[in-house]
Amino acid sequence: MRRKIVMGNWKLNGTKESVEALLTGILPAAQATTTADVAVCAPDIFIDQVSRKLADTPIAWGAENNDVHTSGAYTGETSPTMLKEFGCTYVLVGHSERRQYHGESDASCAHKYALLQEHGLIPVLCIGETLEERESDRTNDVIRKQLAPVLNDLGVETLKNAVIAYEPVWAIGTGKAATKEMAQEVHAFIRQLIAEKSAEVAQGVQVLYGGSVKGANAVELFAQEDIDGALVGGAALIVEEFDAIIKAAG
Ligand SMILES: O=C[C@H](O)COP(=O)(O)O
Repeated sequence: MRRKIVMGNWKLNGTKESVEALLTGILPAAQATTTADVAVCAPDIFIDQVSRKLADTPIAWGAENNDVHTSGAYTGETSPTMLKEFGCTYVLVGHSERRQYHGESDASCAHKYALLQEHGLIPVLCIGETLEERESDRTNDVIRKQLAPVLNDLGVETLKNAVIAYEPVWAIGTGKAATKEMAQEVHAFIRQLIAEKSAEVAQGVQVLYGGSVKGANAVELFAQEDIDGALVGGAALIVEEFDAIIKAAG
């Protein structure tokens, strides 16, 4: 039985005041759940605040990105070792916004993924097709290609210390979530690809769904056999919504 994960991705949002209010607001639900892990991925500028606020709470925190170097002349970057020092658990890798606006490739994502694991952090590998790719029936090809560097080069065993987030690009921030059937179909395909290498790893890996998850659709998404939680954007910024999503996870 895989535990669910409800993970927020704040993206480029927040103020010191809103971070304080949000974390205070979601804490009771995070403390109450026995079947889900709760986490928030924050912009780097809030990491010190978040790590202090969440110390001795069941809420884990993550970063939204990391550099591929651990130190050096790389202005503006944050390294896995810095994140680790502050108590980071998860780091998003290859979110579609990073792929779109920062030119991240499947290969560079795999590089980051490997480096994070080397430093004891858990990569959350984000994959998913665009609308054009779905409409031209290429969803499975895209998923296979995005997973290939991890499955074929780094090795299936690395997925024992990683999380996958399936986020169809067309569902992100649009209010049009994938239906539970559409999401389940892709999640099952992801698990099947992994099972071709290792049935044991495929059974254990947590695959989150992301894309317009809200309190109102979380229950039906979480009821699907291969959906192990959610990576939540907009609704993760609203206490009532994120609270409802945590409760939907059990
Ligand atoms: O990482 C989160 C996703 O991009 C989903 O964002 P959204 O919930 O605002 O659609």
